[in-house]
This record gives sequence, C-alpha cells and structure tokens, in this order.
Amino acid sequence: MTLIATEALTKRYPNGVTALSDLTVDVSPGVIGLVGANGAGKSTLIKILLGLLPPTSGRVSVLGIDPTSEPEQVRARVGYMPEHDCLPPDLSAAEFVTHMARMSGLPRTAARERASETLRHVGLYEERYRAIGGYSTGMKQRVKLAQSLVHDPDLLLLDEPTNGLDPAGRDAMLNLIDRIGSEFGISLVVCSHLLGEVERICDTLIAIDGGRLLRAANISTMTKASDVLAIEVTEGADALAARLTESGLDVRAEGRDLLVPLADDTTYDVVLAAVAALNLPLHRLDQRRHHVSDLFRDTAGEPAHVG
Ligand SMILES: Nc1ncnc2c1ncn2[C@@H]1O[C@H](COP(=O)(O)OP(=O)(O)OP(=O)(O)O)[C@@H](O)[C@H]1O
Repeated sequence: MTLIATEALTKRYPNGVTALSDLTVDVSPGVIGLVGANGAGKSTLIKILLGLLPPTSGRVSVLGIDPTSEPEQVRARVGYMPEHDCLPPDLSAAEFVTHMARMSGLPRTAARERASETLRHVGLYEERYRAIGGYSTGMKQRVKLAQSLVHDPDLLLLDEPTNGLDPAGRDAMLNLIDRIGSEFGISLVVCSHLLGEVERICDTLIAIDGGRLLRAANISTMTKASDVLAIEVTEGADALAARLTESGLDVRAEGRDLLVPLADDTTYDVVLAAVAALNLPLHRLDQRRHHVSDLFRDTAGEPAHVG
C-alpha cells in the first residue's frame, strides 16, 4: 500500500523561489523521516500534502487521496503538528484540545473525553487545566502533538517536533513519537534538519536538498550489515595485516580498523587463528554496518519506492 506518492512535484512561490523541484517519491506506511537543511522545502511539502498549498505542477496523493482536489478528505485522516508556536496562551490544554476535537466534528462530550485521553498519552494529564501561556516549551510541543492526534488520524505530519527543546526534552519527545508509531499503529512523517535525530525512530528516510530529492531509502537497507569484517586490535595491527595478507585475505586499513572481505564463516576462523598465532589483544571483530549519514554522501540517489 502507498502512504504518500508524489510525481514530478514542483512548487514555485510567486517571488520566484522554487521550493520543490520535480520531486518523485513513493512511500509505504511506517515512520518516515523527512530530512533536509533549513530551506530545503520540507514545510512546503507538508503543506502540499495537507492540501493547504497547491503545487505548481506534478501530482500528489496521500492515503490514496489527492489533497489538491480533496483537501478536507485528507485532513479528516491526517493530523498536523506545525513547526511554529500557534497556541492560545489564555486557554488550558484541555480547552484547546477539546476545541480542536470539536472542530474535527466530535460531539461535545466525546470531544472532552477524547481530549483528556490524548493529553494523557502525551503526558499532560495532570497539567491539563493550567493555561498554556505558563507551559514550558516541551509542554507546548506536547499540546501541539495532542491536538494533531485528537481526531484519531491514520497519518501524522510533524514539522520539527523537537524545535526549541533541550537534549533531554528532545529525547522525551522522540520517545513519545516512537511510542505513538508503535502503540497506535499510526504512520508518521517527522520533519527535521537533524539527521541523527530522526534516524533513531524512523524506518524510512527521505532526504531533500534545495527542493530536490537527494535520496529516499529504507533505513534497514541503508544500515544492513555489509560483507566486510572490521577487526580492531589494541596493538600489532601491522603484523596482523601482514599475516592476514599471507593467508590470502585482501586487507585494507581504515583508521584503527583492519577491513577484510567477508566471504563466509571461514573468514572469521582465519582472522581468529591469525590473532591467536600472534598473541594479539583483540578489541573488536564485527561485521561492518553502513551509516545512515551515507545518504548524504551519495547524491546519485534515484527516486525510488521505499518502505
Ligand atoms: N510563502 C512563501 N513565499 C515565498 N517563499 C517561500 C515561502 N515559504 C517558503 N519559501 C521559500 O521556499 C524555500 C523552502 O522553504 P521551506 O519552509 O519549505 O523549507 P524547510 O525545509 O521547511 O525549512 P525550514 O525548516 O527553515 O522551515 C525557502 O527558500 C523559503 O525561503
């Protein structure tokens, strides 16, 4: 099933800025990280997905619906947490989230119940009757998250949800987002300019730069174990390299690691035998994993189906 599909999606603002250029992606349900530097076009894409902005050209569908022609149908099934502060300071979280539930069409009592339940999920139950104006930044972010969840959406679009938070607050927010994805089975698109932040909780990454797709990939594919064995000894690396070469392995040094191609399990045996013969202190022996930051090094990414 396709969660979000775009085809040659382009957005040019009236001032001539091209915020999105020929963007083609096809993403399956899950937790998706949308990463890119400030100005890369993330917020523009989110607004198009919500049907708040029309694209200049190209096609887009969200949960199988075209937000350009059926924005209300999309917004009934999608929750949105905006990047900037947009909360009424004089209302309590309970009043505000209840209001948002009413706006989505729930009757008064159901809206109140649903608001309480949602505020409990985001950890604001005890504080829900206090005015939002007195909340910390972390609490305000949680109110924004609660209002995006209150109508029980199938997809959440979160624009920089950790904005303005300190490291502990970021951690707490990411854990909360992770829990929402796994416990409620909701798909999420998490926008961030920090790759390290989203890779922790996402199964798919879409990287954009200057409005163009840099790469779209499944994280498990990106980080899957490679066919290289990394060996780290605390001393005697040169002697070990020579010994492994004698044994017929193609050895390459990288920092403190020696890398050898992993043919099959006998490669482990050859390495361990060489380490034992030289009586070296083996610090680490494992299969190399790719890093998600490789996404940004390789700009030759093709528009791809991911998920
Ligand atoms: N309403 C607008 N009118 C004109 N230009 C705009 C408008 N909104 C955004 N832009 C420009 O489009 C480009 C993409 O902006 P966008 O906000 O989508 O990026 P972003 O990746 O979300 O960055 P940020 O995290 O800084 O918001 C930027 O150059 C921005 O200045």
